[in-house]
Amino acid sequence: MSTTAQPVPFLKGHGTENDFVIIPDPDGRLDLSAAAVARICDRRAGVGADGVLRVVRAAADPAARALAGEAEWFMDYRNADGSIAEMCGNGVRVFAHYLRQAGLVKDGGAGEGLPVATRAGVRRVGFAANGDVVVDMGAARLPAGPRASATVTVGERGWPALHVDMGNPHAVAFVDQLTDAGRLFDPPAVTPATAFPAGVNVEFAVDRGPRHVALRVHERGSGETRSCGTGACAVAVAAARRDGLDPARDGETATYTVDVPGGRLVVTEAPDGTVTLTGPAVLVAEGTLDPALLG
Ligand SMILES: N[C@@H](CCC[C@H](N)C(=O)O)C(=O)O
Repeated sequence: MSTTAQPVPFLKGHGTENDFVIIPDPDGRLDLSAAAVARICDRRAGVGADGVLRVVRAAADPAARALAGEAEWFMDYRNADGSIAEMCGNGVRVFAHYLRQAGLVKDGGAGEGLPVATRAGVRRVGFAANGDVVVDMGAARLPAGPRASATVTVGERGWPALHVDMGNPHAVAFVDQLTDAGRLFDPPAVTPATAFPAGVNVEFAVDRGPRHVALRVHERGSGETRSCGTGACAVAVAAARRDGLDPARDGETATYTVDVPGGRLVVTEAPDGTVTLTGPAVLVAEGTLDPALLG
């Protein structure tokens, strides 16, 4: 791979205002450094976004080559600080919406769902008649033992938090009011640090009604964002367990509405463990990146 001196095309999109710069790089020619991602995501000197979605054929990227038989396209997701994350629930919906809009998928991605390779494995994405994008997020994992829970602290206040792994790590704390989390300019402290050796996304959740919750999130690598798809799934699963629901045991799907600062998502957890995330995906702009941003 080599850095190009040519302007690089991009698009801007979002899912419930979790916003992304989408960079089509089908043949994997772009050498996208962490510093370049941070410059692109800078909201004053760059395009501005919570993260970057590089669109590359799975066969053209060493990180996804092993999945090329299952999925043509790889979502190379990066956080705003340039760090790599395993999975992004809003990102994969925006990514699939882009592939469909750009005519890059056969039969418009219909059928059994459009497979998208991610660092957390292949995720299947479907398109609802009302325009929503639905993604099979796989099963949530709730680690047992000393990594099962943690304490989240902001300033003088602390809350118990449940560890929920959605391919990426989450600590879910139920609070009285979303404002209890303060301004969230800095990452909340999460202890013990050994529970999350690769860092963690922290969700603060409140109840809005029966099977209806709301959250704020501080994302690893991106700060406070207006939405987090994997975070919404983690909160729904944590709320279900707190409410005494376990679809695998009960044989019934649990459905939660999850309000985020940027909109509304719906999360289901089926008896076979499958977690499904439904919400909007929008493309809002396109242009070219100044080569100086890429470095
Ligand atoms: N906003 C995303 C999650 C992005 C990755 C996260 N910041 C991490 O580092 O794990 C979502 O919609 O899931």
